[in-house]
Amino acid sequence: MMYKVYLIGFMGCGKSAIGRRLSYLLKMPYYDMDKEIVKIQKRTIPEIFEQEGEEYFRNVETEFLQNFRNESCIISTGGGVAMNEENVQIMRDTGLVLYLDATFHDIWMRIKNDLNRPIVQNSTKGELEQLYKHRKRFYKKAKHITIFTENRTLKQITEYAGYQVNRLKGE
Ligand SMILES: Nc1ncnc2c1ncn2[C@@H]1O[C@H](COP(=O)(O)OP(=O)(O)OP(=O)(O)O)[C@@H](O)[C@H]1O
Ligand SMILES: O=C(O)C1=C[C@@H](O)[C@@H](O)[C@H](O)C1
Ligand SMILES: [Mg+2]
Repeated sequence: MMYKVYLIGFMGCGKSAIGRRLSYLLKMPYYDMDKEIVKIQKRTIPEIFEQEGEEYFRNVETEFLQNFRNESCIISTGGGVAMNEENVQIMRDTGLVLYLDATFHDIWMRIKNDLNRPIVQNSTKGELEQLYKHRKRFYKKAKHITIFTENRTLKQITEYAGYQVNRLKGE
């Protein structure tokens, strides 16, 4: 049976870091949506935002989810993917949605100096915290399972995610 595992959550919550490790643990292929989109578009995410605007990028994300290969795999999504109802529908119809819940404090420490996230580049800390609060309810609504990450190592989070995938697959 085809079964995808989607990791959702705010920028810096650990989707890519956990996705990679979970792939190794479960021996399933792994794809990072942001990286796949960069490959397809042949330009970086800041370039796509700059040259085409955010709305264009959001459409590319939805097309990616609609068309991505039909195989069991782990996908770390972009931080904005769960804001769109159609995206959520596709994810829930084709697999298991895991929300990595991190505190804004942890997130800020991880993302504040990252040049590859246009939304961070173009916002103040206060604006990002507002966005974090706004998005939280969308992640909660989209997810099957919430994984709390505060004070947990990447290894602990990966093992818990693996346990949930094994428990829920085939349901
Ligand atoms: N629980 C954790 N403990 C220690 N480091 C962590 C933890 N979670 C994430 N990190 C680190 O924080 C950084 C950001 O994580 P990551 O790139 O996986 O976030 P992301 O959710 O993929 O963000 P984006 O949506 O912007 O792609 C990475 O260097 C990662 O190793
Ligand atoms: O939270 C967001 O809206 C984004 C998160 C990143 O993963 C990228 O998809 C992009 O920088 C937008
Ligand atoms: Mg990522």
